[in-house]
Formats: sequence, structure tokens, C-alpha cells
Amino acid sequence: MAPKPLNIGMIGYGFMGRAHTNGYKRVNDFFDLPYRPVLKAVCARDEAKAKAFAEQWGYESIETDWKKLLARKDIDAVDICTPNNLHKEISIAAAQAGKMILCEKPLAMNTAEGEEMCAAVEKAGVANIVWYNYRRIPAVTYAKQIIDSGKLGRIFHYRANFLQDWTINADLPQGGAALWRLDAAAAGSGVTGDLLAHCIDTALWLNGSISDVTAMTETFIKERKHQLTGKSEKVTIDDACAFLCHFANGSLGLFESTRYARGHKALYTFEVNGENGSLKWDLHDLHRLQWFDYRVEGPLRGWASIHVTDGDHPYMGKWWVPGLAIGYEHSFVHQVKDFLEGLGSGKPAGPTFRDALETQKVCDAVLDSAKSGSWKKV
Ligand SMILES: NC(=O)C1=CN([C@@H]2O[C@H](COP(=O)(O)OP(=O)(O)OC[C@H]3O[C@@H](n4cnc5c(N)ncnc54)[C@H](OP(=O)(O)O)[C@@H]3O)[C@@H](O)[C@H]2O)C=CC1
Ligand SMILES: O=C1CO[C@H](CO)[C@@H](O)[C@@H]1O
Repeated sequence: MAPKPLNIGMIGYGFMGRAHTNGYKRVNDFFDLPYRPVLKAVCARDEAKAKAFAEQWGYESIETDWKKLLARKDIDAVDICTPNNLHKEISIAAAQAGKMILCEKPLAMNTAEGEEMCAAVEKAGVANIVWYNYRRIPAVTYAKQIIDSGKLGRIFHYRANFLQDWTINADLPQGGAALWRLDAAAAGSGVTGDLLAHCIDTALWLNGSISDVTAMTETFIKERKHQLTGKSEKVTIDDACAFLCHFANGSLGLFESTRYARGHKALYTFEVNGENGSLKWDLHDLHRLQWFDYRVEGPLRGWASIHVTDGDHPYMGKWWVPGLAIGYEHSFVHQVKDFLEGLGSGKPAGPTFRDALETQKVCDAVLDSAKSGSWKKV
């Protein structure tokens, strides 16, 4: 049966606007799905840029006011690709307008906002998902399958890093286009909500819930010129954050993120150590899963490198031939695929707003702990 059209209204044409649109455009060419995204409208304040984006990527129309987009009868699903301070207002209005919602991460600026957003989508009964896309890199999904099969046995340790170096320059301003991530009013927090949120989402998915945390944060450059006011203003986001935690399954967690790790652009790694084995993954080598199986006897026991590109690996059967790798952008194609399949089957793909609220709660506990210098329950 031909897939049913699903009209997308996307807000924001930046980094994520491109990544999501690429996902919408390619997904039906590779996967058999009950729905087909239709690029109905893109919305942003800058009309000329929105028009140029619509032309280049194939959107049928543009809007410059997201409220007008939500009022349109021909939009089924709203995709929120704006800075974090708009996620709540747009999500709640979209839910009230009966639209499905695909919202970028972090879900919200804080837990209180996230709670309101969950209440709104649940009251309206609209499909919802948050773009924690790293779950859908085949090697990460495969790690989930291995852990869920029980092969690792009891889990002792979970550790993750997300390292970047793009804010070391003290002359970099804060606020405004592109640099909104340095402005707490637009971002909510620094690396905690921007980068650790990804690590936390993956960790909760792979290793279950986190009970309590102790954290430290640092803001290395204390003042930066603000692009919107033109004045030098205090920087209130966290430039670096590290935390320890207990998972409900008894394992210990260790997480670190910074934008001051010279030489690292986007080094996301995680490692899980269990009684029978360990797993390691690295975004720079994203199709590979390192696997140590203690139950292998004799001199062959050691770290093995699984090239997650076989037809029976998650998602891979629909791409090329075994052995040929795919990349970062495919995680967004896979997220669209899972969302559309969830609509068809009635079993919603995660992380839903409610799932992503758990990540938000951990982020808030981490920031609270760093402020108070004490352990915080999640
Ligand atoms: N899942 C992931 O791995 C990633 C997630 N993200 C998340 O995606 C979101 C967007 O990030 P990113 O794409 O990098 O941001 P960009 O700065 O690249 O793009 C932001 C977009 O939002 C638009 N925008 C801003 N304010 C408004 C408004 N009031 N009304 C309509 N449009 C508006 C801007 O257009 P204009 O100025 O013309 O209005 C711009 O197109 C963030 O929440 C971020 O955390 C980001 C990167 C990776
Ligand atoms: O995954 C990511 C990569 O880095 C970006 C910032 O530079 C983040 O916003 C994003 O979520």
C-alpha cells in the first residue's frame, strides 16, 4: 500500500533543520513505511533565509511566524529546530493545535518546563518524540541489543564523555545567531544540556535510571561580549561539567563534557563494564563496537572490533551491502523511520517527551549538585 502523506512544518533552518530535512527526504527511498513526510513549510524569522532554504531543500512554502504555521490546517506534524528557549512555548501551542511534535533536544530549559510540555502533549493525545538521535546509530542500537540480551551480566560501570573545543577563544561573543549556546537565556545551560544530555539519554536507555549525582561545573571565560546588547556580560552557562552517579541497577556512572578539550571537535564515547564483558563505542568511529567477552577461553580472549555493517545489524539491511558503512546523518533518517513506524503501529517510538523528561531531571540534578557541592537525588 502506498504510504500516507504526513505534512511537515519545520521551525528553524539551521544545523538541525538541514539534518532533519535530509532525514525526511531520504527515508522512504530506503525503508518501507506507512507514512511519507511531505515538506509543506519551513518557518523562521529571516524571510530571505527561509525562502532560500525552502528552495534549496524543496519545501512548498514558508512562514515567518511560528504561530501562523501552527494555525495552518495543512500541517500534521511540527518539527522544532529552534534554540532551547522556544521548545516549551512552541510545543505547548502545537499540542493545543492538535499537531504531532518532533522536538529537538534538550526537551526544555529545565524540568518544570518539561513537566508542562509532557502534560500538554499527553492531554492533547498527540504523537511526540525528542531528537536524541545518537540512539539510532546502528552500533549504539546494537549495544542496546547486546546489553538487553544479558550477555554482559551484572553491570558495574558506565562512563561517557562528550568533548569539544570550539569556545576556547575568549573573544568569541555570546548570544544571537549561531552563538546562542553560550547565552543561558537561550540555551538554559551549557555543556550539561547541550552535550551531556545526549550522554545521559543514551545511558538511561542502555543502563536504566540514575538515582543520584554529584557534579562539578566550571565557566572558564567569565565575561563575553553579548551580540544582542553589544556589552560585555557575565557568562552564566557551564563550559565544562563532570559528574558521578549511581544507577538504580547498582552500577556507578562517570560522565564528562567540555568545550575546552583542545583538539576534540565532537568526541562522544561511552563504555559499559559488566561481569562477563565490556562494550566501548566512539562517535569518531561510529560503525564500530568494541566488545570484550571474558567467557572466551584461552589466548583468543581479548577486545574484538565488531564492524556494525551487516544486513542483520540494526537498520543496516536497508542500506548498502555488508561491510559498507553509513554515517552521522543516517541517525536522523532512522529517527524519522522509527517515528513513522510508531505512528503506523500505534507503539510510539522513543524517546517521547516523557522519556526525555528523565534526561532533563538528571541534567537539573547535575546543575543543582554543582551549585550546592552536595549529592542530589534525581
Ligand atoms: N540532536 C542533535 O544532535 C542536535 C540538536 N541540536 C538542537 O537543535 C536545536 C537547534 O539547534 P541548531 O540547529 O544548531 O540551531 P541554529 O542556530 O543552527 O538554528 C536555529 C534556527 O532557529 C530559527 N529561529 C530562532 N528563533 C526563531 C523564532 N523565534 N521563530 C522561528 N524560528 C526561529 C533560526 O532562524 P531565524 O534566526 O531566521 O529565526 C534558525 O534557523 C537546539 O535545541 C539544539 O540543542 C543542535 C545540534 C545537534
Ligand atoms: O550533538 C551535538 C553536537 O554538538 C552540538 C554543539 O556543537 C550540539 O548542540 C549537538 O546536540
